[in-house]
Amino acid sequence: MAVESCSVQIQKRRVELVENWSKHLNPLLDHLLEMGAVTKEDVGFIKGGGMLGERDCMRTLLDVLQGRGEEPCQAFLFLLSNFSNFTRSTHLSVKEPVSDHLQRHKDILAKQHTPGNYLGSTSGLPKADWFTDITFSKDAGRQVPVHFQHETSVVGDAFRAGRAEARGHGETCSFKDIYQSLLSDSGNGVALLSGVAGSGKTTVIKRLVQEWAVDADLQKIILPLSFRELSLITEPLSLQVLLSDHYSHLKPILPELMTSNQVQLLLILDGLDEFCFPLDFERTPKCSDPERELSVGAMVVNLIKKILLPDIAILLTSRLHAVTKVPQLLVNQFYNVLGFSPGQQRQYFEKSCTSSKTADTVWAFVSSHKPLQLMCHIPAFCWIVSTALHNGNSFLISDTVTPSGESQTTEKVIEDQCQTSSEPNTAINNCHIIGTRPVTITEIYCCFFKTILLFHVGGCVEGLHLNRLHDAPRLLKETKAKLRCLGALAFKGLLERRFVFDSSDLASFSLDCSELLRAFLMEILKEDRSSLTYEKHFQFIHTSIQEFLAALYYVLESLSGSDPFTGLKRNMGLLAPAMHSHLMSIISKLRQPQHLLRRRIKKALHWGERHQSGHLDLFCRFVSGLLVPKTRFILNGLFRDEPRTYLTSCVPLPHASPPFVLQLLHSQLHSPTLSPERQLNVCHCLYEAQDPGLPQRLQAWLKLLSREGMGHCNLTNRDWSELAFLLQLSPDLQSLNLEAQGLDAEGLRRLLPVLPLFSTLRLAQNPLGPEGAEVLSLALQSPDCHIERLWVVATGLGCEGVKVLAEGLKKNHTVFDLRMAINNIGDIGAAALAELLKTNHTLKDIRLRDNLVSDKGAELLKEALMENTTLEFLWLFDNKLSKEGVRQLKEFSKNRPNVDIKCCRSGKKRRILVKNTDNQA
Ligand SMILES: Nc1ncnc2c1ncn2[C@@H]1O[C@H](COP(=O)(O)OP(=O)(O)OP(=O)(O)O)[C@@H](O)[C@H]1O
Repeated sequence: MAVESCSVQIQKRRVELVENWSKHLNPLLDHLLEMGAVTKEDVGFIKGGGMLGERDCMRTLLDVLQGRGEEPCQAFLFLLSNFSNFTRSTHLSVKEPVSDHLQRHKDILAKQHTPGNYLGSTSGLPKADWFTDITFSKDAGRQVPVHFQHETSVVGDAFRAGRAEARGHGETCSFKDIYQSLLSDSGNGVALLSGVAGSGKTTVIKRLVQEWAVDADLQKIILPLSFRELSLITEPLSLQVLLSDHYSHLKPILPELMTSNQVQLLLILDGLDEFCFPLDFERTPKCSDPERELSVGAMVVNLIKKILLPDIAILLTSRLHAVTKVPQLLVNQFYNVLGFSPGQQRQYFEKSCTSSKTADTVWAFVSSHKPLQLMCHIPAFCWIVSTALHNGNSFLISDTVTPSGESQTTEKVIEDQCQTSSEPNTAINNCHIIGTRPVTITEIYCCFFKTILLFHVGGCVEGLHLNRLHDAPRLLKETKAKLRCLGALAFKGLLERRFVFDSSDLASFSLDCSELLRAFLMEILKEDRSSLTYEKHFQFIHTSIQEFLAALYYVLESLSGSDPFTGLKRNMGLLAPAMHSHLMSIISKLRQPQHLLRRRIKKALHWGERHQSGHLDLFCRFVSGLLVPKTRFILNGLFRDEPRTYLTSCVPLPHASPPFVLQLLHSQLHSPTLSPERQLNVCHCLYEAQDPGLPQRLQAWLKLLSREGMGHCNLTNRDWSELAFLLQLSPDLQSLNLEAQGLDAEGLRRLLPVLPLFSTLRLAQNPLGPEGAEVLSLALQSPDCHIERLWVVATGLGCEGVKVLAEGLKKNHTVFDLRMAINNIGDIGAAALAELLKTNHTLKDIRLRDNLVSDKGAELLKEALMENTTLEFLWLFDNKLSKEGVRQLKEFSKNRPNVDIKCCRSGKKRRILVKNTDNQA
């Protein structure tokens, strides 16, 4: 029997083919095209310009094949019988390598993103559990606030404010939330993670990569790049080249990923603040072609605007001051690192100390010094504290085993040695450590600095830390010249607001790549694409270290009678004028050294005052701190032979800055032109200067506040900032009484960092208004909230204020006594409280005298009390209740013996005791 031709077979099966194969039209056409059975023109014809349905297209395809003769028909039938193999093989040819490549990519990135600290060491951090949980806030569309404060002071405040909407932050969230949101398949927007220096943004990226690398279920492919690296690209290049240069192991699949699989990509761009090219979102030409060469700035703009690779997800990280580089409208999700909560700080110390006993000691110490703890919201500062106090080779707090096998603290060992030592300097040096643990931030940095010098330069010398300690003065003396140059570099950078330096900067300060330098400076490689060579760039291991070294240099120079600016010029190569001014400085030093010192310190402190940006805040604090002889003594050897001088004259080391410094700071504090933020920094400076008058100042404040009705005192917002600072130094205070002090919402916002710390807040008769209620609401939602009694009688809350306050109370579990008489809350306010009472199980006593609540409001409160079993007192005197309303309330009260409801008819007004708000109903 003659075999039927393929053309005839197709003819006979026509109906079945159209029925079953139309849905596979596209892959069929692709394969037929590849096999040469149809041409490109045929495909265009078959598809009919997209106007035909699949079945019609299929019919046309069959016509075309038959018209082309036997061979194409044969190819078609062969394709049908092997279609599943064809598609699988095509599938495999893409998928198999993708998974291989992906696994390799994961392995490589996991290695590149291993945890470490600024010293590049992972020691002290148990590998499996290196990441301490951190708190974030998240917001879908936030107006970024402009801060005129040093960034470090923002973290603690924001944290204490809990869900700190007042500062523009949204609700709090954890790393897990961010991880899930970024790595979910659907996410393809732009997310921005902001935070202050050292708040852990890069560490979040490292953890993200680590967790993704071991997560087999995730389809997303992470591509992390740092703006620091991007800043090194000076020549135009295409995105494709950039990515395939960077991820050469992904080269074969990158084009495919960038065209048809964009949704799989998560591009991470870390450190926007370090990007040195301008980002012009208005005028940069559009480019959607990943193969087109662009300047790196234009590439970033097109990526963020979703013109280039529109379907990828992007995560940007940035320090706070640089977030405004990206228009907010282009960002879908804002995250902000709030830092470590007190609980998380504790966890951090548990992980970083070698024993839980040491961790407890470190934690007890930190938590009893509020300014330290405030800074410990920043993880990098926790690391500095941990290194300073306990560092494996610790000399301040660590366990040491005595020859008898007994465990004792290093302090005890040193104490014993002190008693037997005949070397005066050594004795003082060690005895300093006894009983005088660092309490100020400057002292912590001095200890950190010394630890690095003693135990990290020249390698760690395990077990020999006491010997190294004895040797510290000599070591510091020997390195003084180099440290001076390093300090000058830091100071010059700070003046110019420059944080990255090149080799010529280093050379101008006669700095080489010695081990000492490597301990404080990190190396960044900058590629010169024209010569294909790399240029080295440097930055300090942390911005605050640059600020500390700058201050150290400034104080060293000022104390030795030299002009810190002359030191800069001399090193910049301006020898002749520099020599001249140096000589002048020596001459004037011989004349009036004390006068000159004053002038220089005044200059430094006034800079800080003048610079609204706040970038000199920490510098001023360190300068104030380093002027305390006791603090300087930690670095004995670096400064002139001060200890010996004190020892020979039998004068004890002063525990505060010289009187002229304190006077300077006090006169700054009272300057009428000082902004509240700068004033707060002057308070910090006074703390660093160990002003013995600080406790008295607090007492004076409290005395002032205890005077009744002192609205006439004209307290300004600056004053409230100062009070907030001073209150932070007194953790024992339980009750804050600010009744009738003319405190408004802005003033209350200044006090926000301390409000949650008190168990009783007496704020009656202040013009707080609804805005003040918002601040209180934040305090109530703070994770640290201790407020139990909130008395806001006659504070102008109105119904709006009560609504906001009730929202805050919904998330609060501490307040049981709420006194809010005379606030005109009306029935709307009563409704908000009724809503609150349905879910709140903490409130026991609510006093609502004289609040315009009518029968309607009382009815709502009654309904709420059917569900609430915890409220014990509800006082409704002097509201707008009718006779019937009062009767019904009393009736209701009879059946609810647990609640004491007090009310009376409107018109029967009780006498208002405005002054004694304790007794107000
Ligand atoms: N979650 C964390 N757990 C443990 N240590 C952390 C954590 N976050 C940060 N650190 C410590 O703080 C240091 C600084 O963190 P990181 O470099 O991530 O901060 P950053 O916000 O990126 O700072 P910068 O803005 O200066 O680049 C780290 O080297 C590490 O020692």
